[in-house]
Amino acid sequence: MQSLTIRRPDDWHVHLRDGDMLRVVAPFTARQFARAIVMPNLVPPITTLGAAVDYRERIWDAAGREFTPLLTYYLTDDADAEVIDHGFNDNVWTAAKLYPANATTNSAFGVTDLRNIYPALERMQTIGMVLCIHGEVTDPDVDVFDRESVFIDRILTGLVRDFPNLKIVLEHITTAEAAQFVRDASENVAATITPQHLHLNRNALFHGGLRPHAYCLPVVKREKHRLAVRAAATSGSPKFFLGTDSAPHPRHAKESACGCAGIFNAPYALESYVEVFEEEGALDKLEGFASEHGARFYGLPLNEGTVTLNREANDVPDRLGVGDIDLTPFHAGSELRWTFVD
Ligand SMILES: NC(=O)N[C@@H](CC(=O)O)C(=O)O
Ligand SMILES: [Zn+2]
Ligand SMILES: [Zn+2]
Repeated sequence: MQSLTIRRPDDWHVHLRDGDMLRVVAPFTARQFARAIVMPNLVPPITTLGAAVDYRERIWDAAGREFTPLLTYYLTDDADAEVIDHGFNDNVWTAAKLYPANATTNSAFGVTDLRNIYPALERMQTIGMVLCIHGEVTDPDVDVFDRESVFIDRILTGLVRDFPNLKIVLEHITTAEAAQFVRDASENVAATITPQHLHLNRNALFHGGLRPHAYCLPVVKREKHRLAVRAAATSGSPKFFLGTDSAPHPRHAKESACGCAGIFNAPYALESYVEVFEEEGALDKLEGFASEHGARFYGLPLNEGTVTLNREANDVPDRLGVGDIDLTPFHAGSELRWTFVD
């Protein structure tokens, strides 16, 4: 196949940041995706209607009005069911995001005990609003490579039992256990999958030396997990869909004694996914994963229009950025087999 045309896709998990960074990164997402679920882990986090409406304006200024940002409410211990309900009804936010406190970048205001947000979750279940979860425990006694599977055992299993009708997206899954859990759960439970967790196993973190640009959370896992996540993504199951988790950090913050977690994959996101689907002999499954399953799960219409990828070599630069914003994209310095055309 020399060319692949699919329905215009959406990104169900992205970090667009704010300020100068937003202006640099948002156009990359808007170029490939019609809509995106935009994560609320700004400083301070998005927890009010006013902050969300203002942020949406700044995204439109950066990305253009053709692009549809779907905002998320940041759940804290003080999460307010009335505010959540109000913002959902007014189409200010589409989902709420659960960060266990201190699990990842800008999650210090996250939830310390799930019981604190049970009233909020009750309301979300009633109104049909999606809960997006960063699924890792933060217990320092748990090995960093086990934090997702332990989260499933200790937290998610009980949550799904207590809220059987709540729509839940387990974000950026990285393990065989997560893929299995989502497959076996009710139709109310789905997962997003990033390009990096399809391409990398944990050897990539140490390939010839320490590789900060391969570091994200949840951290990449053993090869057997990568293969399980690949199988889930390319299976055609409507429970698995595209969420890049593109998470830009300035180069100096990545290449540091204490480097930030996050991979900036937005500029070559579709090129990165299509390569995986081709390798798995599943090019026919890409459209469902990228453009249909997520919209159906969220109860939103499918996009009109298409995008095309050509099977032409595509050199990824070492650096991207404008002015002071210096970024290293995923696949930096390597050649991808496909090129996004429009
Ligand atoms: N994925 C990451 O490694 N980082 C994300 C946060 C997140 O999605 O956990 C970020 O905001 O930088
Ligand atoms: Zn996360
Ligand atoms: Zn993320």
